[in-house]
Amino acid sequence: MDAVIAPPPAAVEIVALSKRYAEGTPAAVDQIDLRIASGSYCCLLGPSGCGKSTTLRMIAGHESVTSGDILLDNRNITNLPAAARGTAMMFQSFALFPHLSSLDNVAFSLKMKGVGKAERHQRAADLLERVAMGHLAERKPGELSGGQQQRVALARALITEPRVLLLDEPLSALDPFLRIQMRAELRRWQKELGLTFIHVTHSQEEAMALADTMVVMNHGLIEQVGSPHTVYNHPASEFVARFMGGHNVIDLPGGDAIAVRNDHMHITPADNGSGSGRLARITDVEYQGTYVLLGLTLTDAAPGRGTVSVLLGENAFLARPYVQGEQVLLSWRDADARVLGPGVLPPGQRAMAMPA
Ligand SMILES: Nc1ncnc2c1ncn2[C@@H]1O[C@H](COP(=O)(O)OP(=O)(O)OP(=O)(O)O)[C@@H](O)[C@H]1O
Repeated sequence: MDAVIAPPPAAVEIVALSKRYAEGTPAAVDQIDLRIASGSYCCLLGPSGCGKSTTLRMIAGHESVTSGDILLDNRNITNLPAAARGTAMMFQSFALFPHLSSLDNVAFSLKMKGVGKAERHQRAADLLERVAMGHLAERKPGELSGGQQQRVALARALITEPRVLLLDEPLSALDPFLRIQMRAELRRWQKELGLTFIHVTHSQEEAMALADTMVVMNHGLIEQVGSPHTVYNHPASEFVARFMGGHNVIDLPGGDAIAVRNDHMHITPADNGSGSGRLARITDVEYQGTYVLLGLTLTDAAPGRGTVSVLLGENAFLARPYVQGEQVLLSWRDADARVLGPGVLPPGQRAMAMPA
C-alpha cells in the first residue's frame, strides 16, 4: 500500500473564501472559514444551490476564487493550477473515457505527464489491483457495473498521488442498494489510504454514515461544523434541525424555538384526563416496520408552525395503537430539547448584529 500511496495526508484550511459568479448576483460562497483535519473524512452537505460544489471546485482549482485563500498544510494553493495542488477529484458520473480500457483510463494522467508506457501501466495495474479491479483491467467502462466504474474512477484519481481526494456526489449515479455498499467501501478506502477526503453530498444519511466532520451549508454560508453525532444531536439552528430531519421544531411561549428528536417525543391520549403536555391531533399514521411514524398538528401553534412527528417503536404502538384524527398530548424531557440559535448571518449583516 505504501508503495502506491506515498504522500502524507494534508490539512485543508479555507480562509474568508468567496465566489461570486457575476457582478450584482448573490455570492455562491460567502466568506467561509473552515479547517479540515489532515487524514479526516469531511462531508460538505446542504440543499441544492447552497454552494458546496463551488467550494469543492475552488479547492480543486477548477473554479477561480473571487476572494479569500485556500491552504494545504499551510501552503497557499489559491492560485495554483489544479495539477500542482496535491488534490485530485473524483466526479459524479466518474467521467471515465468510454473508448479506453480501465488500465488506460487509470494511466491517462501519467501519459499526459510523459511517463513511459511500461511505468504508467505498471502503476495503473498496481492501483487497479489495490481497488480489487486488477482482473478487469482490459474492460472498457461500458462493460463494467456502476460500482466497478467507481473503483476505476478512484484508482484514476489516486494515480496522481494526491494528498487530498475531492469527491463530488460520487455515489449519486448508483442505485440505492449499490450506493450503500459503495459508501462502506469509500469509508474503508479512506481509512486504508489515510488520505484527507472532502466529499460533497446533498444526503444527510450519506454524510452521517461517512464523515468525521460534517459541514452544513446554506445560501453560501456554513451553518454548522461538527461530528455527525454533534450535528444530529445539537443542531445549531432551525435550518440545520430541519435539514438533518428526524427533529421537530417547536415554538415555546417565551419566543424561543427548540428542536426535539421525533423518537424523543412522549405521547399520551388526551381523553384520559390525566396527562400534561401540548395538545395535538394525529393527521397520519405510517407503518415503517420497526417503527410507526405519527404525523401530528399542534393545536396551539402559529400558522405553518404546528407540524410535528413522533416515532414510536412498533411494540409501543401495538400496545396502544393511535388513529388518525385522535387528540393526544405531546411532551418531552427538558434534557432532550435543544434551544435553536438564529442561524448564521451573511457577513455584511454580522457587524450590524453585533451588540454595541
Ligand atoms: N458556472 C456558474 N455560473 C453561474 N452561477 C453558478 C455557476 N455554478 C453555480 N452557480 C450558482 O451558484 C450557486 C451555488 O451552486 P453550487 O453548484 O455550488 O451549489 P450546490 O450546493 O453544489 O448545488 P447542487 O447540489 O445542486 O449541485 C447556485 O445559486 C448556482 O446557481
